[in-house]
Amino acid sequence: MNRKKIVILGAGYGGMITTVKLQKMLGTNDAEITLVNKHDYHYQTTWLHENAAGTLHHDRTRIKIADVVNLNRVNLVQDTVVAIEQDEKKIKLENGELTYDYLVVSLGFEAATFGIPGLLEHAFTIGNINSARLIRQHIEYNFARYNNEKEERPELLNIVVGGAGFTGIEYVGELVNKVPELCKEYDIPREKVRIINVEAAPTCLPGFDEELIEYTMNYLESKGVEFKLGTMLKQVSADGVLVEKDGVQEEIPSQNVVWAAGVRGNSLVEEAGFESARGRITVGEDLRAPGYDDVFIIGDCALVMNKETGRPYPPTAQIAMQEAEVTAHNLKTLVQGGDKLEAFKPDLKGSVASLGHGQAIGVVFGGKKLFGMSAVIMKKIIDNRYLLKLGGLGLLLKKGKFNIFK
Ligand SMILES: Cc1cc2nc3c(=O)[nH]c(=O)nc-3n(C[C@H](O)[C@H](O)[C@H](O)COP(=O)(O)OP(=O)(O)OC[C@H]3O[C@@H](n4cnc5c(N)ncnc54)[C@H](O)[C@@H]3O)c2cc1C
Repeated sequence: MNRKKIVILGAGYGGMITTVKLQKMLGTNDAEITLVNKHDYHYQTTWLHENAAGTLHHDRTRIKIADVVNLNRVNLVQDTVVAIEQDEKKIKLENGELTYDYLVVSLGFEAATFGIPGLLEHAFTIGNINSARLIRQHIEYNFARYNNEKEERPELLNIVVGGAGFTGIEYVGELVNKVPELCKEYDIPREKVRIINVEAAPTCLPGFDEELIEYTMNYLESKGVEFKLGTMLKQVSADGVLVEKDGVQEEIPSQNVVWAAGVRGNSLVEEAGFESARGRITVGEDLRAPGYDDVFIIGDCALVMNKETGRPYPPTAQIAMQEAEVTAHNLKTLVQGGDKLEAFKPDLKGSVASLGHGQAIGVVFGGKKLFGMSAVIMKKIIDNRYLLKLGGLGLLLKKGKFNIFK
């Protein structure tokens, strides 16, 4: 019996959906399925801004892989991928090596720092469970320090968020709920704390609907957020940031700098020698890497062009999951000896950004705008729908979001 070896790298949205689909679609005799991930849990990246603010405990965000993947059917290898050697069909891990017949690369994203001096060393990024926990604890520690210092030290209380795109705005939305709690906890007057959102584009949520942008800014400003739009982050140091608008520079003291302004594909993809732009590979219609019929690239490591706009689709969980479904289908075809592969066609259902407790905005169903509570409800539906898809009713009841005011 010649069972094909399918190896899936990364248990994010793309890797998890590929795995749970394949375990249902393929018989034991069809293929040996291996899932490799750094941890024994999957986390919902789309909730990490809440963990980073401290408005949601990280245990709500992580899901034990064994709770949704059938380990009698799938080999789970908890290890870190260090290299993909596609010419030898080999994966180098920190603690071993794997070979494959078919590979799925779903290793997600890394922060793009655009060469800004000091950013890598002094700013935090919301990238995984542990980096989110670090941000939460770091900010709380600085609040705890504040009243124990002899001198006034505003850098302990100023929070600078770089980027007012989706992630930056969602994080700032959580901070406006968390900061008053921290102030109460550590005897700090709320007016001493600044939440400053720096964005190079002339608006927040660049590319989004204007009415929704206005709603977002009005709401967040009413909660004390200072927007610095059309402003470039030039430098980050241990004690603050240097920003520039219209040629005028300003220093903002801060030991709480969170960079949420750019992502790129996992650098392992570049190092493997695939042709990529910022770690993202322009994949074929069937989601295979050009020139490699045995390698599928999905999620934030893949780049799919939108033929209508001539621009790539933005990397989202929504797209990663849809790509995973097509990949599972195509792998089934290949291991069963077929060659007619399905083409990936994104079915964009819209996007909804949360703005903290009881607030959100979004566009769904081909253009319907949502504000406030209707957007909050839609966001919960999207989050809960994913849990249902991944692990059925049991997972939904365990991890779902049902309180529309939190
Ligand atoms: C705060 C935030 C909010 C977001 N909100 C939304 C939203 O509302 N809607 C939306 O559609 N998208 C949203 N996104 C984008 C979305 O989260 C990503 O597009 C999505 O996570 C990509 O899925 P993926 O499967 O490619 O990778 P990921 O979900 O990032 O998973 C990658 C996996 O690979 C593992 N891994 C990485 N490197 C290694 C290694 N070397 N060895 C072993 N394992 C490794 C990681 O541990 C992880 O489990 C948001 C992103 C952020 C950061």
